Amino acid sequence: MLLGRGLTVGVRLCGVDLELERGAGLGVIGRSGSGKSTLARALVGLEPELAGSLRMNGRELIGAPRSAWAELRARVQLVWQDAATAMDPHLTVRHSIAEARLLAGRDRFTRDDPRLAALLERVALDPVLLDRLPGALSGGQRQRAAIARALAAEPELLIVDEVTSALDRPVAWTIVDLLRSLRAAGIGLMMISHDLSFLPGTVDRVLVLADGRPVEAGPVATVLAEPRHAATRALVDAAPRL
Ligand SMILES: Nc1ncnc2c1ncn2[C@@H]1O[C@H](COP(=O)(O)OP(=O)(O)OP(=O)(O)O)[C@@H](O)[C@H]1O
Repeated sequence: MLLGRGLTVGVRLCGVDLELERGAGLGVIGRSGSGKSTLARALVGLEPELAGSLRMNGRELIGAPRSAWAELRARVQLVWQDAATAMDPHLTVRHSIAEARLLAGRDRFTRDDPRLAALLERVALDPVLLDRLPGALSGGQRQRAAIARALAAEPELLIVDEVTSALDRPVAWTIVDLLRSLRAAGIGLMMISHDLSFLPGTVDRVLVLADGRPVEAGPVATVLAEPRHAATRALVDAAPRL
């Protein structure tokens, strides 16, 4: 049904347009309160007032019929900052995955569906964890489960909001490696991260926000090596050097 069609999602927030093309990898950085999560939420339709305009493949969704929104929900998935609250604490991982498929209008996985096994393998999540509640998982497992839930919708763009911030660095790197493998498989990625070291090799471009507005954008290596805006310089200066 959707095969062969490209994906462009765009949002206008505070009069500034952001366009993400299919397969793109964009890092979003900015100090706390700069509007990163709001931008992510706007792109999945959760901030219609602030967004001003939300387009998919050039079509305006704000004010559009439900069917257009259903398509956005299937194609763009957001993984929240805190996996503990991102997943319903009362639903097992299996149920969360089933719910995500239902909401995205995808068919059900059967109990022994090979696609479910493939999904778990993709995120390196042990199948024994399928029937556990999120609260019974470690932080890293919970993030993998949250990513599996998002991938169950078969999105073309995954937006991840600080998915590594609650994890210690070795575990965080395993999640970054997972995100890199998803990108290599053609899934677009928008990655919000306060840890700048995760961005090179994971995304191509970076957008810097300050006070809810984009202030700088460019190739990740250039922006991090030669920051032009004071807000970017402050972030780069504050990053630990290895
Ligand atoms: N473009 C905007 N216009 C108006 N208000 C905005 C805009 N962007 C963000 N805000 C508001 O600013 C506040 C902080 O934004 P947000 O949580 O998105 O920041 P953040 O960069 O994700 O912060 P943190 O890193 O702490 O999670 C929110 O109350 C949000 O509604």
